[in-house]
Amino acid sequence: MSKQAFQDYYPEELSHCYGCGSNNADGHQLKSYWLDEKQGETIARFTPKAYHTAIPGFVYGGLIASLIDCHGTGSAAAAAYQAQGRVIGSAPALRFVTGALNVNFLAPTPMGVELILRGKITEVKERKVIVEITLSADDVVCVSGSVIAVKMPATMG
Ligand SMILES: CCCCCCCC/C=C\CCCCCCCC(=O)SCCNC(=O)CCNC(=O)[C@H](O)C(C)(C)COP(=O)(O)OP(=O)(O)OC[C@H]1O[C@@H](n2cnc3c(N)ncnc32)[C@H](O)[C@@H]1OP(=O)(O)O
Repeated sequence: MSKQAFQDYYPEELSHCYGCGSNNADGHQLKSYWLDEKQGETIARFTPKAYHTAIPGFVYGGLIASLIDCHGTGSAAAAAYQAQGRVIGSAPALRFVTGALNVNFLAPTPMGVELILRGKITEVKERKVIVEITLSADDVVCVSGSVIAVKMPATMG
């Protein structure tokens, strides 16, 4: 697993995302990495705080959706660089936003444990990347989801 997160390559002016921006002190600051680059597998970890509660003892689904969102878009950017055989973060930047986000809550997600997000790149096209994601707690898959990440439009950045 590489030490530098995908999000560490985001330029300063685009690092304000609530889910993964390192310049957003009130955000989640999610960090995503290759787990197995050859297999197109990525990983992120996140431990919810007490204020991320839904029902006492269980994690709020909106937080989970946010984590899946940002693990998906970060993984998509990394996959796009990989597909072009380019060094991650090199110019011109490949920037992706969420086109579609699907989240399936399969089992209640418990508070008090580290959540593991595993991504699998399933499609890479010039303007679109699809990432399938699972979120587990204590080795139980509680949530599955997918992100269709699309090249960021010029109007956004
Ligand atoms: C690793 C190192 C990286 C280094 C550098 C990277 C810099 C990082 C920069 C930045 C990071 C920022 C932090 C991450 C962001 C966090 C996630 C968010 O919260 S983002 C906010 C929420 N999302 C929006 O507000 C989007 C709003 N929507 C739009 O702007 C457009 O609708 C957009 C761009 C999503 C689509 O625009 P179109 O329709 O013009 O796209 P067309 O080019 O025609 O489509 C390309 C392909 O995508 C599919 N597509 C487009 N929209 C789709 C959708 N909604 N659902 C399914 N597929 C969709 C199309 O069918 C097409 O697929 P076919 O090539 O035909 O297979």
